[in-house]
Amino acid sequence: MMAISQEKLIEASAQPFSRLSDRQTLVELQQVEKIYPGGTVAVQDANLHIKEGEFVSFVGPSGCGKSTIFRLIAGLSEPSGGSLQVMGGTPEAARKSSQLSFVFQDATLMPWCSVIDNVTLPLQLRGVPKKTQREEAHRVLELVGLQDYHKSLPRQLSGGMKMRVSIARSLIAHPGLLLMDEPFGALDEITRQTLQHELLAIWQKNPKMTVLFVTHNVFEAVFLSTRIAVMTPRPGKIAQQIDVPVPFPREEGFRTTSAFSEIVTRVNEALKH
Ligand SMILES: Nc1ncnc2c1ncn2[C@@H]1O[C@H](COP(=O)(O)OP(=O)(O)OP(=O)(O)O)[C@@H](O)[C@H]1O
Repeated sequence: MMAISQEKLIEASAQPFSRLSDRQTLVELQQVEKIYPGGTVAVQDANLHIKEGEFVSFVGPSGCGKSTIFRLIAGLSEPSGGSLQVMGGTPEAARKSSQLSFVFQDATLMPWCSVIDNVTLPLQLRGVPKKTQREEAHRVLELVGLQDYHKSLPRQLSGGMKMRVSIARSLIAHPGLLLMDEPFGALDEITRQTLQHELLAIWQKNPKMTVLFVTHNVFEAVFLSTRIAVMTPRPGKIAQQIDVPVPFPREEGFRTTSAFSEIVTRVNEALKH
């Protein structure tokens, strides 16, 4: 594997953000708080401004409120305090307009349906004509390299392939905001790294698409993100936000550079607070 030279990193260090300059704020959280019935303060005083086109990862120990923040941004749960705006309106409005989609750790496919029927589900629910459904399905299946598997059933696929189907389904309605909650957590390391590259390639092809990504894995967060929100528990807080000013495309060699280890160390330090 070839390492990216330090000079190349320094020279290009402003590039990931050229994609982001002059972009509108897509997600805005101001002093957001979530207290569950029973009194658990899952999220406290969360402030976050995410621009169109960013790739922001959320890292933190179990129970620090990562999924809760995602549920709030997706309009699946109401905040107890503070304000949230997604795409200029309420999170619920963004979800209902299909501009926002979700990928979970479990691929959540319908086992009795073929790959293509699983992928077209969001369009079936919206009554999109069948011909358009099929065209869009072939587009997204090609993006994830599964064009030859459209007739397969989920049980005929590996874990990595199921996750690709889930990603294809999330992309079919051209979402502006993709929320991914530990999507690669159940996969082996090699498959995980392959999917990281594939996800970055898809994101780079869609300069306006914003990805929010939950992971326990600091290495994964540094490899993928333009910015990392480090969360700490009891109560759940966004303790620090750390930029990853390294250009895209990020090659495999990025993982072995000193820039990579320095950012990993910064994130690990922030997690201790
Ligand atoms: N529906 C709920 N009702 C009551 N408490 C909840 C509910 N959902 C989450 N919690 C609590 O809120 C806190 C934050 O949970 P959350 O699932 O957001 O954390 P997380 O960082 O995503 O954890 P993990 O990494 O394990 O998925 C935890 O203490 C959890 O027990």
